[in-house]
Amino acid sequence: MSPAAGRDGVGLYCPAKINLRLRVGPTRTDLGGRHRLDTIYSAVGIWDRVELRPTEPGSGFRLSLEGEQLGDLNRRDADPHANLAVKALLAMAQATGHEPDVAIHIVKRIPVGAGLAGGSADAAGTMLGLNRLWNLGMAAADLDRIAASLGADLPFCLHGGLSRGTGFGQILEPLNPDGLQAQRLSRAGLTGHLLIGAYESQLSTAQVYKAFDLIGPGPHDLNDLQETACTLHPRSRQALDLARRAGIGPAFVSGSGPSVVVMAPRPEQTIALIKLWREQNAVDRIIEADSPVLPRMAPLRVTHGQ
Ligand SMILES: C[C@](O)(CO)[C@H](O)COP(=O)(O)OP(=O)(O)OC[C@H]1O[C@@H](n2ccc(N)nc2=O)[C@H](O)[C@@H]1O
Ligand SMILES: Nc1ncnc2c1ncn2[C@@H]1O[C@H](COP(=O)(O)OP(=O)(O)OP(=O)(O)O)[C@@H](O)[C@H]1O
Repeated sequence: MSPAAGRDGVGLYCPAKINLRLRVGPTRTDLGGRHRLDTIYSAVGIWDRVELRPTEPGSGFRLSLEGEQLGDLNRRDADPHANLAVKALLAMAQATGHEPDVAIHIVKRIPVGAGLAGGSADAAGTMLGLNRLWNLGMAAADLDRIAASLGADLPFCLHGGLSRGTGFGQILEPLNPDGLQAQRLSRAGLTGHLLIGAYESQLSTAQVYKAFDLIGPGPHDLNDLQETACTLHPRSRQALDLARRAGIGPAFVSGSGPSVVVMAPRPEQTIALIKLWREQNAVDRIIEADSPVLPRMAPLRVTHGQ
């Protein structure tokens, strides 16, 4: 990761995340009451853009958001302190003795509350950007430790690519893109071009996990949370069924949902599925992307009147 940095600030492109496999075990006290996981994370080329600029000393932080679909981030009463990117700034400031005098501007393209780790992506981008902006030179292990204190998906979002995750998701074993496991995933059709079906509505990750304890996993699902997400959000099940009946896939719910992922390696499959989903109004938004990807630098845009 080498974010673009200059005296005016730093910019990052932060990818979304899907789970190519998600096995959910029991809650554990040694995991802070969270479920034990065994998952394969894959970063997806749907990019939020995080821009960090220093503010006047002692002026504190500023947060601004841009994008068509800001979900519940757009509420007039949305508390900036609840934004995961701000939590990351405050955690990094506390850990390094810096004042959080930084303006965070986020251009959102990752659907919110979709199971795509949009918040974690922005928080990871903020951490990587601050490491550069404040010339911290922090080791990956220190960044991972701060990230794990903020959220289960955040450590993976710092690295991107393909990685196995265990513990509550914070213990990472990056997969070599040319290695056996990555080749096996590719042969199973779980890497490359994909379609995301996203929704206006959101699912709360905490509520999905709570409901999972009652509903349990589907017998053949790649994602143990899929049956729960589809029970709470039936349109996801409809979208997956359409893909399956058209013989396109693998198809699965992303993380805690409600968004769905359909691997579509061939252009004619992409065209056919988009047509099907639109005819049946099975999704609200369709995004094409590739996976896995890595976080990458964003040239800092010139802002006028700053
Ligand atoms: C569903 C996944 O996205 C799959 O990667 C993650 O497990 C969720 O990661 P996340 O959104 O970063 O989750 P967090 O914000 O850390 O946790 C939200 C809530 O999800 C539940 N949670 C999360 C992770 C985990 N291994 N077990 C859990 O039970 C907990 O109730 C927690 O309070
Ligand atoms: N920068 C952010 N971007 C998106 N959501 C954020 C952000 N900061 C805080 N949130 C809040 O986090 C909640 C979950 O949003 P997010 O997009 O991370 O969900 P998700 O993709 O389902 O996460 P996960 O896949 O990790 O479960 C939303 O209710 C949103 O208000």
